[in-house]
Amino acid sequence: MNILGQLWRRLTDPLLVARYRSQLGLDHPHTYRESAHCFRMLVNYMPQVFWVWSPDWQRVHYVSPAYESVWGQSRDHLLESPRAWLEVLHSQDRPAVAAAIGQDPTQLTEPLHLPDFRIVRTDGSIRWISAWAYPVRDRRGRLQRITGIASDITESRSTEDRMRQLTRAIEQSAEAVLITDRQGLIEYANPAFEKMTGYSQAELLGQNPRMIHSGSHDPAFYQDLWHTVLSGQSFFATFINRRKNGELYHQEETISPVMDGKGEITHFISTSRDATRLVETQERLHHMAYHDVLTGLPNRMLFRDRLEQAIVKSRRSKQILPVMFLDLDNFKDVNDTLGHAVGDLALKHSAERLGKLVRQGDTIARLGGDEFIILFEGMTQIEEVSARAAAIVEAFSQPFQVEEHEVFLGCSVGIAIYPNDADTIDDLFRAADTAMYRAKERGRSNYQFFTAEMAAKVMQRVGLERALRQALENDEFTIHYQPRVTLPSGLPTSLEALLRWERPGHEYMSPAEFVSALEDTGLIVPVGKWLMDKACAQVRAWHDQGLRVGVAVNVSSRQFWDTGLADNVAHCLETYDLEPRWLELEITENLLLEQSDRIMTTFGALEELGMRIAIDDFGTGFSSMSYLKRLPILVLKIDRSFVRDILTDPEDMAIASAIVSLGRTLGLTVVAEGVESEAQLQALLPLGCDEGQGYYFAKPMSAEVAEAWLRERLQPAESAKRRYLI
Ligand SMILES: Nc1nc2c(ncn2[C@@H]2O[C@H](COP(=O)(O)O[C@H]3[C@@H](O)[C@H](n4cnc5c(=O)[nH]c(N)nc54)O[C@@H]3COP(=O)(O)O)[C@@H](O)[C@H]2O)c(=O)[nH]1
Repeated sequence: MNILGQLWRRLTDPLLVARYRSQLGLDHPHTYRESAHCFRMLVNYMPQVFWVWSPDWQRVHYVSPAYESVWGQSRDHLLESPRAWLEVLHSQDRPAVAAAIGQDPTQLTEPLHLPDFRIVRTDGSIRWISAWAYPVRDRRGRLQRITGIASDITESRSTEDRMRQLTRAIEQSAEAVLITDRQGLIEYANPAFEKMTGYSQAELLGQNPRMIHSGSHDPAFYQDLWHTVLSGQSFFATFINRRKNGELYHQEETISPVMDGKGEITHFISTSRDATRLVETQERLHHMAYHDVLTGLPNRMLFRDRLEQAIVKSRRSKQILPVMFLDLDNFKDVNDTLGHAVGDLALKHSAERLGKLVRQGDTIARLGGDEFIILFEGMTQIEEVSARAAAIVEAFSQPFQVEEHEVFLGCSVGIAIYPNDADTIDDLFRAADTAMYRAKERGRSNYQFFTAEMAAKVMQRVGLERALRQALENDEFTIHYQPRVTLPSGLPTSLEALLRWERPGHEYMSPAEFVSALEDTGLIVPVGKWLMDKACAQVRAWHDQGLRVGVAVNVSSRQFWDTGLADNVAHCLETYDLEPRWLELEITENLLLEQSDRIMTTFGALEELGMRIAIDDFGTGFSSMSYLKRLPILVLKIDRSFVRDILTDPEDMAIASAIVSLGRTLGLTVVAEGVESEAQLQALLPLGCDEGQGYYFAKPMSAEVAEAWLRERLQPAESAKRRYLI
């Protein structure tokens, strides 16, 4: 019963009233008048509705003014229609209220609390009401009146509702919630917190969250936490805590202070979640990003990081910093002969052997393929470096036992020293790489230091790369075209587009020399794009003049890695309105060794376009032949090294013959490259070679010269018609 209820009960209990009246002298007419006045004032001004009913609820003797503001109806209306208060009850609440007031009122001994109900006021607003009814009896205990008090509890009820919702939300939240008092003692923990830590509410309440600390964080960490929250801010961190079962876990947590109305901190609330799996995934991803999957060694990225830090240290300590580039000598053979699985194991064994040859603190990384790089820190003498390199070369000259195979790998080592040979990361890489190539040239299985003479070569290379970068902008590239002819008719079918660089002030440089620089720098991608566009434009111009020939362009592996290659091909075909059969892409067999997903995706896209792909220099690569069935390859070009000695070397003749048979069997066009003489041609014809290319037919020519050459053969004057046929 609320306070007003108690008060009213006292005021209306006849025995009590009689006692108080006599004790207080209220029976005195003046005193009584005064107290009645006070009482009227009280009920007039109190926000609760006060009313007096006949015992059968049929008449309203009195209702206080608050009725009008709470019910939104006039008091007169209620006095005239005593059920008016009931008629506006919410339909869902009416039955319960009707049942409560429907009880026999004479039996009421205790105040009656009606079930809380809603009223719908004429303006449509809804209010929640809490109401009490009190029986008023005379001295003999007969029921005289029913008085009542009704309070508008809409506000408190919605606050309560909100509180209930909030409590439910926190209880059901997937986030762990913990509330402590200002001293840090736990006052509340939700089920998610119990689940995360393994402790029950009962075990947690009154304890300090220290009970889940694991000792993984130093005191400064907690000092920072307290400093932050006591200054009124939230503290966010990933804690390493310990569950009840002793297991460590990562808890991503935000701790915030809770303040009272005066801004005083009364509590702390922590919301958190178990981030163990997330942290593990992040750590795995981080490891993957910085390590080689096969060997577990650091990769190029991590090595560069370490080298960068080592350079900074070395600058201060004035110590030398040797970088050793190591390439396995026979890895390719192992891969080709014993297969990739054995090759992979051989790489793992190599990494392990290297690990035993360096000191703790040195960094070994795998750069890819069979290339490793080592950073030695804290060395002061060049002799130490030589000794280390000699030990590595010696160790790799010993065989590896890979499964049942005894594998001889050997290695060539190039060494560059910071700051003597180079002072930037890229230059150190380049210098060590150059020295390693010198070791290869010197017969493999040895080590070489970077030298001034090598430096000059590097400078030359750097100069070449710089010039190539400008060549495209300066329009210094041109294209020469070398025809391919049908055998034995000699009619041209297509022309190979060959890149030429007219470098001002320099002698002619073969693409064999500068294409590798274009590939290394990635410039081959824009240059290749330019060449394909020009070559297709040229073929379109020739077609428009009735010269129906195709064009073949060389595409290096770097271009295949570029995801834009197929789009570029499609764009050229569309722009110049060419069917795919007029454009052929020449690739080398070695590209097929790189069976990466990206390269295979490019093949797929080209196949969809209906592209013709030719294998250039066929017979010199080491790839498996199975790709001939799987990939859209339509042409095999016999490498010119087999054609060169076809007349004198029976093995070359046998290889050329075998390639032609293979092509025949698979329905491919076979082209003999490098045909220089009538005799070579006569040796090739009986093999059934489909086409030929070489100086014997024509050297590479400028577009204008090639055009005249084509016209003579494809649109000859009647008299000259058979002259060019073989
Ligand atoms: N990725 C790209 N590579 C290209 C591009 N343009 C050329 N190249 C490659 O450069 C290498 C050298 O090319 P080049 O100096 O143009 O030599 C070509 C012919 O001139 C030469 N050839 C042709 N017939 C004969 C012959 O009878 N005798 C003889 N000694 N040489 C001859 O062969 C080269 C064409 O060879 P291939 O490509 O293997 O069919 C060369 O590897 C080019 O591929 C380019 O744009 N991109």
